Amino acid sequence: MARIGLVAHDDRKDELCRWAETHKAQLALHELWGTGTTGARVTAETGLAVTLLKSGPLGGDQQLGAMICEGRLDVLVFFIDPLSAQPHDVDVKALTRLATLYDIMLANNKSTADAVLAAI
Ligand SMILES: O=C(CO)COP(=O)(O)O
Repeated sequence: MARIGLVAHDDRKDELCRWAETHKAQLALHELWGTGTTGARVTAETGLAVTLLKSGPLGGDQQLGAMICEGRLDVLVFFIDPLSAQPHDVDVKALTRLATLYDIMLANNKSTADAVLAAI
C-alpha cells in the first residue's frame, strides 16, 4: 500500500477526477491524501476515500510538503496548470521541490500518473 497525494489546479481538476475514476479500483488499495478542494471533488465524483488537508492556497500544499519531508508520502500526483499564474506559486514550487529532493514519485500529468500507478 502506498501513500498517495492528489492535487490539481482548478483547470486540471476535471482531468484528475477522470483519471481517478479510470483507476478507481487500484487507487482504492492505497491511502489517499488530497488538498481540500481536489480531494473533496475526487471523493464526490468517484466515491474514493481521501483524507482532506487544507485547500492548496491556504496551506494544503505545504502540509503535503511536510508529509514528504517526514517520510509520510510515497507518491505525489500533482496536475499543475501550466497556462495560469497561481497566487500561491511559491507553495507550488516548494511542494515540487520537496518531492524532487526526497525522491518520491512525482506525476505532473496523466501519462506519468498512469506509469506510476502501473509501477506501484
Ligand atoms: O492549489 C492547489 C495546488 O497548488 C490545489 O488546492 P485545492 O485542491 O484546494 O484547490
